[in-house]
Parts: sequence; C-alpha cells; structure tokens
Amino acid sequence: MAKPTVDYSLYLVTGRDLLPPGKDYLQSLEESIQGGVTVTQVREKHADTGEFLQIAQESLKICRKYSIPLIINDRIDIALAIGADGVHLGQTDMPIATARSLLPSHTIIGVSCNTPDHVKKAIHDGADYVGIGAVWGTTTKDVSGKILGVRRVGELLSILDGSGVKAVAIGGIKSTNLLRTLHGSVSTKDHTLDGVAVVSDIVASTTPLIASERLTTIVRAFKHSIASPSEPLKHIFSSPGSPYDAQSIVSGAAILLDTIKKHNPLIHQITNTVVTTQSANATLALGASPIMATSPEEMEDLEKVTGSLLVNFGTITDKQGMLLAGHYANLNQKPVVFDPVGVGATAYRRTTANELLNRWQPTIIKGNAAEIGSIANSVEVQAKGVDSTGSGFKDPISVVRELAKKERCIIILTGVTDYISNGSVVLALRNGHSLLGRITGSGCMLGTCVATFAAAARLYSLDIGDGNDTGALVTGDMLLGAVGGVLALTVASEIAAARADVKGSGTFLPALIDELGNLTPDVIERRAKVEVVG
Ligand SMILES: Cc1ncc(COP(=O)(O)OP(=O)(O)O)c(N)n1
Ligand SMILES: Cc1nc(C(=O)O)sc1CCOP(=O)(O)O
Repeated sequence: MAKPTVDYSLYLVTGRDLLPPGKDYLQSLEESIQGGVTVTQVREKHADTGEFLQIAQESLKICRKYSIPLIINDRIDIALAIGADGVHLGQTDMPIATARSLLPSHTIIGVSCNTPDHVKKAIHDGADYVGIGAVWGTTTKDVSGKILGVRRVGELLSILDGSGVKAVAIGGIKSTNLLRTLHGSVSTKDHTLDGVAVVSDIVASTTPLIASERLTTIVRAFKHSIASPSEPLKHIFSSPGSPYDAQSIVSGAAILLDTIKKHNPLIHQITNTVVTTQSANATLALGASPIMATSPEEMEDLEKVTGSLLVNFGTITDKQGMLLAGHYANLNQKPVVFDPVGVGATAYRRTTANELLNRWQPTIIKGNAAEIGSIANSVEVQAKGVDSTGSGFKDPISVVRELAKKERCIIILTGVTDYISNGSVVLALRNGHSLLGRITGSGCMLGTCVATFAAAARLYSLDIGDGNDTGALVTGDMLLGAVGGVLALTVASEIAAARADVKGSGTFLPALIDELGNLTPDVIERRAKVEVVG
C-alpha cells in the first residue's frame, strides 16, 4: 500500500480541554473539517489508554467520512490499533526508526522540531514531515524558552530545502497572525511552509466551521499569491514580465507623486522626538497627511485608515506601540517602512529590532551602512552612535540583494550613492546634496518620503484594479515606492541647495521643505540619476 498524499494546508491538532462549554468534541471536529481542515491529529495528553482509543476510533470515522488523514500524537499502540494514517512524535518520544519498524510501511511519521539539529536528524531519520514550533507564544502548551519567531522558522525551512520533507509550523497560530506567519516563514530559496498546525484558534471556537474557513481562506490566498505574484506596474512596462529598466522605474516612481496628491493618504509615523516636526512637514509638503500617534491603544483603529506606517526607532520609547502598529498594518495590508536608526549602537536596539521583525513583516527597510550591516549581521561597517563610520561596504550590491532576499522586503542602503534592491534587481541612485548631511534628521525625512510613496504605490495598484491579492502582505509595486521616496528627497535637496537664498544648513532646511512641495513628476523624471547595477 502506497503512502497517502497528505495536504498539510490546515492541520488540526485536537484539544478537548479547550472546547467551549457545551460544545461536543465530535461535532466540533466535524464542523472543523467542513470548514477546511485537511489533516487531523488526535492529541490526548490526559486520557488513559481506553479513553484515548475510543476517542481515536470515533475521530477516525469522521476523518474517513471526509477522506482526510488521521494522525495520532505520541502513541504508536493507538495508531496501530485503529489503523491510523500516521503518528506524530516529539523529541523525547520513540525514535523514528523504532516507530517505523513497528508500523505499516505506508504510515506517515511526523516529528517535532525546534532547532536546526532536530531538523537535520528528522531528514536523516526519514521523517515524512516536521512540526516546527513554537512559532509564537501560546497558552495551549508550555513552550517557554522554545519560541522561535517566524524568521527562525524560515532558517529551519532552509535546512529542509531539497529534502522533500514537508513542514508545518505550530504554536500560537491564529487567523490574525497567519498571513504574517506564512510570509515570514520562508527559506532563502523560497521554500514555504506546506501548512500550519492549529489547536485553540479552531477548537476553542463556538463556530469551528467559521474558524477553519477563515484560516483556510488565508492559506489558499497565500499559496495563490506565491504561485502567481502580481506584475510590477503593468502599463508602464512595455510587455508583461519584462525586466525592470531604469527609465521605466523612474517614470513609475515619479507618477506616484500625482497619486499622493490625488489621495492625500494618512502617513502614520512612530518616529523619534528629534525629527517629529520636520518629518510631519515633509509629509505635508508632498501632499499627504502625517499622524504621529504612538499609543498602543489606538493602533488597531489607526492602521485601518492609514496609507502606510513608518517605524523609526531613533528614540525607542514606544516599543509596545511599534509592535502593535506593525502587526495591524500587516493585517490591513498596509506598507510598513522600518528605519532602524542606530540599530548597531546598543544591544537593546539590536534585541528590539529582532523583536519587531519577528512580530511584523516590513515592506521596506531603510538604513545607512552601519544600520544595514547590523540587520544583516555583518561587521564590515562600524557604527558611531546613529551614524556610520568608514565608506560603506566593499560590495553594496550583494549586501542589499542578499538582505532583501533574507528579510523578504525592499532594502534601501543610504549613502552618497543610495542602493535599493527587492532581492532580484539592484538600483543605484546618485541624486542628493552634501547639505543633507549637515541637518539633523535628513535620514529620518527620507524614511517619511519613502513611507509616503509606498502608500501611493499601494493606492495606485488599487486605482488600476490590481490590488485584490488577499494573500499578499501588501499590494502595489513597493520597489517604485522606495525609489520615488528617495528621489523626492534627494532631488528636492539639489534644487534647494542651488537656491540663492540658501546660505547654509539653517536656510537649507526650510528651502528643502519648500522644494519638496514644488516637486512635480516631470522634475523628478528629468533630474533622476538611476541605474540598474545588478
Ligand atoms: C504538528 C505538530 N507539531 C508539533 C507537535 C508537538 O508534539 P510533541 O513535541 O510531541 O509535544 P506534544 O504534542 O506531545 O505535547 C504536535 N503535536 N504536532
Ligand atoms: C501542541 C503544540 N506543540 C507545540 C510545539 O511548539 O511543538 S505548540 C503546541 C500548541 C499549539 O496550540 P495553539 O495552536 O493553541 O497555540
């Protein structure tokens, strides 16, 4: 008998303790399957053998009725007794080889993994799938000291690349963090999860059919979005699928300025106290509206109405607000721009950056060489406070491309030449003026401009009817958003610096705000110095 092909998309792990009062276990299981559960594991941590056997037999009948596989947690004897399709083994349970020798050859065997060594061993021992967890915190099981975060799930998936072993993530997965879980848990070779294993978000629901339908819709949308990513601004590029060329990029970025003025998006900025006013003024000058809210209590409401979010942690006083804002921005498919100011300077900043990046997916990360180096775990460029020392990376093109792939977002590396990559194309932008380096917060204003253009990139995609990808974390061509934001500030700086009334940095700042306000798509296009360099 051949091994069954298992669809791991929505893997229900049962938990009778969590059923709402009055909800019957078998009724809940059947409704969950009707809502889209594709495989079920019976997990009984407190039942004695007789009770476990009975629950397993009854569960099997329901799974057979809907033709989905049934897996037994820990107990080989129960799996054998009922003729289950598989077993799930923990790290301290029976070794895979022993289980295989006892079970029919077509039995699916899954194993829990929390470290790279667990994954390597699972591949070596011939596991059919691994359960990687805990991805988030959960109250269903004690996972203290074992919470991985989505980015480490991605690292474990990288070990599975090419092995053929399937993978689900488990631990704290809910409809509210599912899309983030799926998007964040990806190997550098684009190996994604085969599915997610869920207990409480389904079992604790009074309406498990609706709960599993909600999860199924998200998993399907994600799989669809990954299989058929949307085209960059279609009408600008000569033919569908054509590679980016510098002229099309500049045109696509420049027209976003019209979109900003048309929609006047709200740009939510959690930024540092040094630059709040000038960042808000830069937003207004571009034709958008700033909101500089920081209280955690308002993030859920705010991210429904914003155009984009900027998280700049020059002064980290609002960590809880930052965590929630990014979470809700992801949930509402809004672009998130992360400006990890001075991230290399202290251990606290590094830990905070890690925490934020595990909680939400940035759309764009923008930083100087020291900041980008720190996020990339490189020691090539040293930091001095919030500034870089030295001239930058020997090979900035590879740095931005690799980091964009790893973090699954656009990377902007600022400097005399700015480099931008989406993980495949790398652009060099050579606009700007040295006076930018003589005012405080010009880097932060750049983040503001990028967030404003990112909001426009999303709105543009909605305007042209291309924003319906519910499986994407954000829609719109964010490479163009990044380029537009950088060009706006750097081109405006050149025009401001050339004005007769600008005598130095003091007169430069107001002139810069004026010239941001005077920009037109034509001016940006004419003055842009953009080159595809990789
Ligand atoms: C799919 C999946 N992944 C991981 C686990 C955890 O199994 P284990 O480590 O054996 O812990 P217990 O479930 O026995 O508490 C799982 N059950 N399913
Ligand atoms: C059974 C289990 N195993 C985990 C692991 O990390 O191995 S976490 C977990 C519980 C998952 O429950 P919920 O979906 O309610 O968070």
